[in-house]
Amino acid sequence: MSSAPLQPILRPHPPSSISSFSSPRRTQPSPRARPCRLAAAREMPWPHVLTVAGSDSGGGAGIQADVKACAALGAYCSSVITAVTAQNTAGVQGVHLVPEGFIRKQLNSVLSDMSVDVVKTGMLPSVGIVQILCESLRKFPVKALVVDPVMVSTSGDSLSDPSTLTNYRDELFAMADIVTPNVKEASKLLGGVSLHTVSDMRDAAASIYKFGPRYVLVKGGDMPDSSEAIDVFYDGKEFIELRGHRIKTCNTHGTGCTLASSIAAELAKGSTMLHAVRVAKNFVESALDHSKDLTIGNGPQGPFDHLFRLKCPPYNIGSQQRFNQDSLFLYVVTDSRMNKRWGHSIEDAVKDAIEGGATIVQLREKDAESREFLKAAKACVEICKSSGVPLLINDRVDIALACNADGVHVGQSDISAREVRELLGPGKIIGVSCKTPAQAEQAWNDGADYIGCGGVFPTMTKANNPTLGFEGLKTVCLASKLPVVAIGGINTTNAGSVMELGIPNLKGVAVVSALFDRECVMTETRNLRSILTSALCSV
Ligand SMILES: Cc1ncc(COP(=O)(O)OP(=O)(O)O)c(N)n1
Ligand SMILES: Cc1ncsc1CCOP(=O)(O)O
Repeated sequence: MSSAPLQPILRPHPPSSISSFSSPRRTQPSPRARPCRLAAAREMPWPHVLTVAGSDSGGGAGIQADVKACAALGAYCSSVITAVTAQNTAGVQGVHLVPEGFIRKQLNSVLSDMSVDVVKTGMLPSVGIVQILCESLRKFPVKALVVDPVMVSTSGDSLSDPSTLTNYRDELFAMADIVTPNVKEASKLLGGVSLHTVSDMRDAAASIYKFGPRYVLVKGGDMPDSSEAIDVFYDGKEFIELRGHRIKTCNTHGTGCTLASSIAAELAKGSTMLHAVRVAKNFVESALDHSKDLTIGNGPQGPFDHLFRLKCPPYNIGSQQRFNQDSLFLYVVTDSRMNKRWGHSIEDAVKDAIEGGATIVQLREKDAESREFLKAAKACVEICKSSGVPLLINDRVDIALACNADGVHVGQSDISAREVRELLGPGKIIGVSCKTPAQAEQAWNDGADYIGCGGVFPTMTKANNPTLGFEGLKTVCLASKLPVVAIGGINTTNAGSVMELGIPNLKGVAVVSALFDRECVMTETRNLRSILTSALCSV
């Protein structure tokens, strides 16, 4: 790396051994800064990050990335929008600057009312905006300032006026706790020096440090020819190389914003700077890894999923991301007594039903001992997962959680779908038995994914179960905002007539005895599937 041609403004640093941000900020307000008639900003119940950045219409970077990253890491995120971009996976199609006076207004609204722990900056597209921000920070000191010097989007589009460069360095960096340039931004900040190696990154970090921030993180994610993503962290004394896996993916749009806002979130929670950076790097790497195979948009660089943890245990059950209503088509419900009668294990019965064409499985094992049931349920989860068929558990949320099933089916006398949703989280499938429009309405309000409606015909499987007939089924389907599966006395002789009703949200039939109270589960399931398919084609 050639030496930096620009002379940094030297500024005395506070001791870099300060390890947390609970102390007041260095930039104390002048005695005149806060008008005495203004009520002081009220303490927040959560760690609070204010992001001052641009909006990304595609939702991958900018304000949108910041809000999601903070939410994922447990911090509240307020926002001051500096610019509105028209942007997608192909690049930036337009930038509309928010008038400076209105940026001042947004800053004042948030900072005067709610106590902010950390300010994180992204796109600051004009000299005036940088100045307004610095003034606001002097007036309303915060615990830490994280500066992501966004100058060029990853697609190569310019996101700031070149004249902001000196302004950035001279004014904002001097107030910053950490500055997080990538190699391109570091090069730009240092007058175009070229950065090819980790040693160049160290030199760049040292040069940027001289502009005034307490810490510098030069990010090497864009450095070519490395199997690792190496970032250089510098605290004015020591260089630390932070090594991560380079995730092979096109879905990297917004990584810089996400990293900086994740650092801000961790600082707001009280982390030391190095810990915050490590957590943030780890978070970005995990999010990229979870999203690496997604195809989003038509352009070369897609966004990634900041909320991937909501889809992982313990918040999800299984791999189901979004409930596919078509899976209700041939819904098979097991029965331990029937399996015993025919000498079938639950596992074999489930395997055979799937082989015959079942599209979703429910384990309804009313007599099973919990420990034995869990063992069988775990085996069935594996069987279903390998076939891509969702597996639900009847009534037993505990078993569903313990075996990582895809969801739970509950009846009107079981715990409510709302409570089940709270226990299982958002990624799970919840079904509710409904016999009336009011129950269907309640299931929708409670966050269920589908309803089971019946008995359509008389059944021996469930004692004292009223028969609704086609009229009752139609009434409930018509009232239901959720997809419906019909249940009760359905077999190969009447299943076709149920599907031929042609009710749009009636997605399939659920069957117990016609499949499991039989010697050959696979043959019966296959026959039923072909009858349903023909009926569907005839509607
Ligand atoms: C798909 C489907 N629909 C309805 C039921 C009946 O559930 P529930 O009312 O909880 O009665 P029991 O199954 O517990 O007897 C179901 N299991 N599946
Ligand atoms: C569990 C249940 N809920 C309403 S009817 C019924 C039993 C369905 O069993 P079958 O398919 O053997 O009639």
